[in-house]
Amino acid sequence: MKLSFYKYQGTGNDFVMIDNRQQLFDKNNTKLVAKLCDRRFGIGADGLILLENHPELDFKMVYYNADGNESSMCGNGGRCLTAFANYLGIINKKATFEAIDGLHHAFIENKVVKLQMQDVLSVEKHQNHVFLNTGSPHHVQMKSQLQELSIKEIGSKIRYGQPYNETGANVNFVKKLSENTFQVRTYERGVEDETLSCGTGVTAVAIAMFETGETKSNLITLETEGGNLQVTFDKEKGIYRNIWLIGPAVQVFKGTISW
Ligand SMILES: N[C@@H](CCC[C@H](N)C(=O)O)C(=O)O
Repeated sequence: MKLSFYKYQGTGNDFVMIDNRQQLFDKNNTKLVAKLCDRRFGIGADGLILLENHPELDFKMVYYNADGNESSMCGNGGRCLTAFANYLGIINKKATFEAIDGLHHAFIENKVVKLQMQDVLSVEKHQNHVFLNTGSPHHVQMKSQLQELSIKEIGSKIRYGQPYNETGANVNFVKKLSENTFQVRTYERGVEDETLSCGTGVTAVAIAMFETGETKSNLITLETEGGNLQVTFDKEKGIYRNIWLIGPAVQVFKGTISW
């Protein structure tokens, strides 16, 4: 069997993109998705995304982690999918699409994609960390030094530990650089390793930093290993609304693969 694919990256969080408007992709083939994402035996990516038709909206997003399982929302993936839809001529500068967590609006200009995220209704503040769901579940923890941390080792202990267990959470380690700039390194569930950037992760970090008083700004720059992202939001009556994730989304290459 032969498959045409495109490879995209958003601040180093990379994805195999497949145009599945004809419904030809075998969506229940976990092994195939994992193989396509494998960096030695496949194309190599943190996740795989199907672009599908939607009866009312511009398109539908179906997201799989690199382990082959369909998962919750991927912020960088949503931004890259918007760039892919623009490349395919499905949208011009703006899009409205459906993902697993609901409807998203997006804008694209000069390879920069601005993606609206779901409202965040609750933020759990614990002694040493914050937990919140920005479309995917995120544990956020401050660290004074990030560079020398073994993110895979300490991230996996938290991800598989109490209270997350097998279901898991993504784990973000954060260092404050200035009033409105934070450095972030993320361990991603479903990749089971550090990724260079995580969109729902930096969104969670921005909100957690505001909620805990680390910043008073609602326009926050997040420095990831793969580049910078920005998050803006409004807080009204305890609810975070109008949340936007902003950053580059780039096509890297395209090809065909046989299996
Ligand atoms: N890289 C993503 C997050 C993808 C989902 C995550 N691995 C999970 O299963 O929770 C992003 O950019 O948000």
